[in-house]
Amino acid sequence: MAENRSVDMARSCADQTAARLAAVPGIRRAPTGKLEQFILPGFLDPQSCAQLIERIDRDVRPSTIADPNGDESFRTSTSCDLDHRDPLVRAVNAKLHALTGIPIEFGEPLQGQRYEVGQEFKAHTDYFDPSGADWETYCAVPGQRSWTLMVYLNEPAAGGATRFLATGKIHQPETGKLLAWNNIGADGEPNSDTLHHGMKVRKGRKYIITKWFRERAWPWTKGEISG
Ligand SMILES: O=C(O)CCC(=O)C(=O)O
Ligand SMILES: [Fe+2]
Repeated sequence: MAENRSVDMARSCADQTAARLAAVPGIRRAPTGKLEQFILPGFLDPQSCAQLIERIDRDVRPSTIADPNGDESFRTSTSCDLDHRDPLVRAVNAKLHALTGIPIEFGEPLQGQRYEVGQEFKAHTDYFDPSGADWETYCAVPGQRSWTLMVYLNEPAAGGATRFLATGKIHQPETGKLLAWNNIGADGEPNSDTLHHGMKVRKGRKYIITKWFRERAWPWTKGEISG
């Protein structure tokens, strides 16, 4: 069936992503067996970062979460659905896809996130809970999330690091630096060791872009997103 072929293709691309990333000049692999994770300083140039920040400032809305847990302060940032008709957004999106080797149809549209002083995204995983109430809404068609790529667009004056609880590793925001990890473990199941915390900004503002990949094609913006 065409759908099964699509799942197989997305899976095999996502499986090959670690090997592909490992070969990128200047990339560092996190020294852990708990998750596949890579850090690439200078993935985006400062000018592109500044231009993305302008786009985000123009168009933010309160951030949301799937399967709300009753904690109103769980994710206090704002988010921006970047416009995929914008040549800069298209170019950055294409660059992220090219880095992973995952075809354009398996990507969610690129988002921006902004954190003011005191705002954070408490410890969470990016994959969806298959038994959660929101699975049907977010995953019935595009399937589970595989890789997460995020890029820090600036350096807040204090705070705003990303902490991975299973490894204890704290990633500091650095303009243009990319952080990538596989939400799926070697057994093909969601990897709970990807639990991470976007820590409170203490001074200044923090901006990032986030890119999530799926195991099936993203259906809601068909034809709009292209390389
Ligand atoms: O802001 C961060 O450092 C992490 C963001 C994050 O985990 C997310 O948007 O899913
Ligand atoms: Fe996250």
